[in-house]
Amino acid sequence: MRKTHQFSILLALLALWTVHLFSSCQWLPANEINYFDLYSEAFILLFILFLLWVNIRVTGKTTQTLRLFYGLCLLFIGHVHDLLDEIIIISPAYLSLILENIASDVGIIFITLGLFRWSSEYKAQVNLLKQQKLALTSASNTDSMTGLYNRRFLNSEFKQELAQADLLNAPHTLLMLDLDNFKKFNDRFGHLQGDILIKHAAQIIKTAVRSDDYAFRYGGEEFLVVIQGDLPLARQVAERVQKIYRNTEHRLDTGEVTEISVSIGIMPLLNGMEFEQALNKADQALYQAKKQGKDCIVEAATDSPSEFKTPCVGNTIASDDINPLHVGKVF
Ligand SMILES: Nc1nc2c(ncn2[C@@H]2O[C@H](COP(=O)(O)OP(=O)(O)OP(=O)(O)O)[C@@H](O)[C@H]2O)c(=O)[nH]1
Repeated sequence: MRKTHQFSILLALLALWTVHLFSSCQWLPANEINYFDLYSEAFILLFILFLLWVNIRVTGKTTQTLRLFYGLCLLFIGHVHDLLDEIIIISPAYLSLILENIASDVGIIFITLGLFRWSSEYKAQVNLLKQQKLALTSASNTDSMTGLYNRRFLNSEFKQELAQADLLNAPHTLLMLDLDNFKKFNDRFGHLQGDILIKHAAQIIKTAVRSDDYAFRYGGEEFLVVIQGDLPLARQVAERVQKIYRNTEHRLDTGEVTEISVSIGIMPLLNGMEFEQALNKADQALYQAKKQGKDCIVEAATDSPSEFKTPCVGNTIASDDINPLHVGKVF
């Protein structure tokens, strides 16, 4: 029903009710007045008036608030009638009863409908807000280019989560990964191709780790992976990343296939060790991997601060002088 129609019906009822009241009322003798009912009706009326006042003050009127408004007006009419019933004789009685009941019943129907629709809309809005909040949280925690977790998430929620996790029962290990000679790649093929290569590497890291491990884009072409597992498992993960990375062709727009490699430093998160400390050691291990010729994995020694347990194993590029950037043509 359109709003103008609803309003016209309400006005018509109001007019009918007023005419009916003024044309047929007679005062009741004082001893026939039921004061208890009178007070109770007066209280209900005040309450309805209060609800009307609240309704009028609601900003941003919608169909639902208007429904409530009409419903409250009708209820008000019905109850005024009820109140007057206590002090005057309204005749004919059947008309009075009908008017009183119609006004109250239609009013309650309007209010129920309004509240029902209002609560459905409210529920839908709450669900939408929850979804938006989830989307915003996820957007603020992830790196827009790669879809991996970002540094903001690492430094805030992740460190808290890790601090709460029982490290004694669940060992964690850090892997720091860095693409080799990326600057040369950028200089040769341009930043756009560099971005594509970063995405390619991120995709490989995602494939190589389990869903409950954490993979971050730590800096430009630098990644951090935190796995739930010990050093041997971390080495397996690192070797898997390198293997997939080597075996996954990265083709440029020009048709060339790049063979840019990745170096990895590993450090277990020892019990009682600060995350930053472990991060520094993983970074030192990565530095060693670079120093030892790149394209390799180095584990940081957990006992002495400056030693590194493993020499480079997967080193395929001897030094920076020997064409560090392998680029082959696709046939
Ligand atoms: N395309 C692109 N390049 C970036 C991005 N972030 C950082 N870089 C570039 O990455 C390069 C990193 O250079 P370096 O830190 O010298 O690292 P590298 O050339 O890989 O040298 P090694 O790590 O020793 O192998 C710099 O030229 C940065 O400008 C990015 O989001 N996109």
